[in-house]
Amino acid sequence: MGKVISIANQKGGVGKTTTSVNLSASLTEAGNKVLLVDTDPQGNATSGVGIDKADMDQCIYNVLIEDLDAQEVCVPTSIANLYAIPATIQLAGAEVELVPTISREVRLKKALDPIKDQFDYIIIDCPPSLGLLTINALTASDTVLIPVQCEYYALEGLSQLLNTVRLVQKQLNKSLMIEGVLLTMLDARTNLGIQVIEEVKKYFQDKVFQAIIPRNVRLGEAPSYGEPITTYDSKSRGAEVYNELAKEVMANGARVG
Ligand SMILES: Nc1ncnc2c1ncn2[C@@H]1O[C@H](COP(=O)(O)OP(=O)(O)OP(=O)(O)O)[C@@H](O)[C@H]1O
Ligand SMILES: [Mg+2]
Repeated sequence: MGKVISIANQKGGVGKTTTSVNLSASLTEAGNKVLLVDTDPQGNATSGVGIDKADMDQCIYNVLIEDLDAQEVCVPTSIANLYAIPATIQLAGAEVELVPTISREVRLKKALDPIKDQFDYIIIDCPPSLGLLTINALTASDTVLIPVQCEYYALEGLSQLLNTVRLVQKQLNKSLMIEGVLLTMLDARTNLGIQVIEEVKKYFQDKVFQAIIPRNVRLGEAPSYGEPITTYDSKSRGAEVYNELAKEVMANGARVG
């Protein structure tokens, strides 16, 4: 049974998609079969693994709203052993359309359960909000990985996210755990980065991954080529650190609970 990990933080631009794409690719490189699920109407994870959104007439929207089998929208990517369930702009309507539907919070879980055992890991890229799409992702997940950008106010908004995690644990998914907190976009030339690392470690202690993602030009460029860093520039520091993160995630164990 595959382990399902949501990559979530309602703050925009903290590295959720970069982490979803590159952690997925690094996990496949380490010998795993991985499914990347895009639940963000921006569809950045979809294009980040080289899928042309214009070619897609069906996406995660049809699964969530029209009960289409997840298998039907699961497509291979150009990376061996990496599959994706894409999102297109069509998904933008889902947040509102889900509201009056039955079991609106568990629709993604129900869709993924039948295909879970085909994969070692299922990585869900969440949108920058705590709405029903993120709730669906957390309800479907074994764990949540929280990227935190190394900048001023890094911890701002995290209590809201942790509150949502607690609510989901209480009402929808008792076994949801925190996979870890990932520090992203560290600019090693500034003291600020070091201060933020200390602050986040003080708050989350051993939940913080050893791997810290640096601000790396190659990581920023890779999405415009529709490639993860492991194929775009496998020798870059960005690729090395995402491989280190994948090792830590694998060491955390397969499925918990
Ligand atoms: N470590 C990094 N080094 C350089 N650029 C990065 C790094 N991580 C992310 N970026 C760039 O920063 C921007 C935001 O990153 P990303 O899209 O991963 O964040 P996000 O949390 O998914 O954003 P959103 O909330 O909009 O979904 C992107 O342009 C991405 O390419
Ligand atoms: Mg994103």
